[in-house]
Amino acid sequence: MNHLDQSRRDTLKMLGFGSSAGLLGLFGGVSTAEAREQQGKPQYAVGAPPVKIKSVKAIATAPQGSNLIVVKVETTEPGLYGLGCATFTQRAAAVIVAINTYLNEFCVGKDVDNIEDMWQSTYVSSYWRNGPVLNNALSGLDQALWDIKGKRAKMPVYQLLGGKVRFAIPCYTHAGGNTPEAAADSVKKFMADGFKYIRIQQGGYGAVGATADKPDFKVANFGGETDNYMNERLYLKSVPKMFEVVRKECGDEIELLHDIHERVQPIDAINMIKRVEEYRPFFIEDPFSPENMKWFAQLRQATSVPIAMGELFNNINEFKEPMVNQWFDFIRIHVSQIGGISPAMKVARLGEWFNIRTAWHGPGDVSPVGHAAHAHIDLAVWNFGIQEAVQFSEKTQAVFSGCPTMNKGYMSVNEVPGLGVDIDEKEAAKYPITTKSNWQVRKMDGTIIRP
Ligand SMILES: O=C(O)[C@@H](O)[C@H](O)[C@H](O)CO
Ligand SMILES: [Mg+2]
Repeated sequence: MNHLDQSRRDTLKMLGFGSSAGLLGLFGGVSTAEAREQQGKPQYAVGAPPVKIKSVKAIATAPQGSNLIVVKVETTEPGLYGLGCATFTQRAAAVIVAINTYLNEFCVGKDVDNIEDMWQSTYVSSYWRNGPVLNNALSGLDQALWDIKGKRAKMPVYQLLGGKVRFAIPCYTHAGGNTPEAAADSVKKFMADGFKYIRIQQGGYGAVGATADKPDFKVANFGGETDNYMNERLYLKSVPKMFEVVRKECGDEIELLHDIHERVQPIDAINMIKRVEEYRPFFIEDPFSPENMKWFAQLRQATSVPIAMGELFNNINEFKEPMVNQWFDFIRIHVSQIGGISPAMKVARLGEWFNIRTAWHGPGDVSPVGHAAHAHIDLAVWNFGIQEAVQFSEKTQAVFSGCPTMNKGYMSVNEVPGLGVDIDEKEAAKYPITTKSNWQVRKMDGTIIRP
């Protein structure tokens, strides 16, 4: 080795390239057999030894009635694990198989660090993809890897997403009753708790409960014993009336929301939304089922009532066209349904360009881990709109420690590293899930509605 080679070697060392003969070869230095062998091989920086995934498993529990599924990812570092929400309440047992059988085998031995790569590779690993079962399983993994990354970085996940853009998260809660007056009373109670945004439903979805009618199909013994039903004509009349009474009784300060739950004909939904315009709803949710997206063009011409949409979408690609066309104002996504925090961040950022705000789906069929995931995103994205939230029962809090908390309508997360929620597996086992969760709805004559 001559003098020039030595000084080149020293320079490379200084630059942190070690004394690789291969690198020297690439820089035109010594041409040894070893260097030739290494030429053409990618060079990479070697950091700390990777932490690997040891196991991926599902934990199922129903402390508040709804089936909840959480993924626990254990690692090769003793005591280090992550949790993620994988709740598809209606078909929970199928998600458990996807997690314990396929996801576990796919993930064991892989690096916990590369969340995006794990998301992309898991997403296509079954070749056929995009269904709610696999997406929920994938979400459990994705959220758990964010939880692990936060724990390793010793930071709450919102810090890893860019840090706070607000101090806490304004939430809406669910109010309602079988009459407009009962709905107004329920709103007043939540206003007294400090809520500034309240969703109102009369008799639940489709005003069922607001009528004593027994549907004709049941009298005729058509369909199943437990089939849900609604009277569309009654529903379409009841909503404007409910808004009128609640506005009159609760004043103009409170923001009111309503979920149509995709239950009526698109043209009827448009006419009903026009009728509630004068009561200034904060948003009307799911006017159409995802099969009826083209009706948005007509809806947007007919009314300027803000619209929230999307809880039945499975795939982030379904949001692209409606968002670039500004067909709705709020993104309703069941975060586990589309595959976790990573894809939810992409949709949220897309919304920033089009002034479309977030409103993650947060009812009782999301685990506290999932609610925490919403909260971390909500703290970090500029185009946050509103967060749907529930009260966690004492039983739920005994299963899940560190649940997000609510104060005067604002949700907060604790400031521990990761997502901040833990699970007591023994406590979770006290509340087994069920496989009876069927949501089909019929008209009075028995016709299936596509809710
Ligand atoms: O927006 C809502 O909170 C509802 O559409 C619920 O998501 C649905 O009943 C399933 O939990
Ligand atoms: Mg909804």
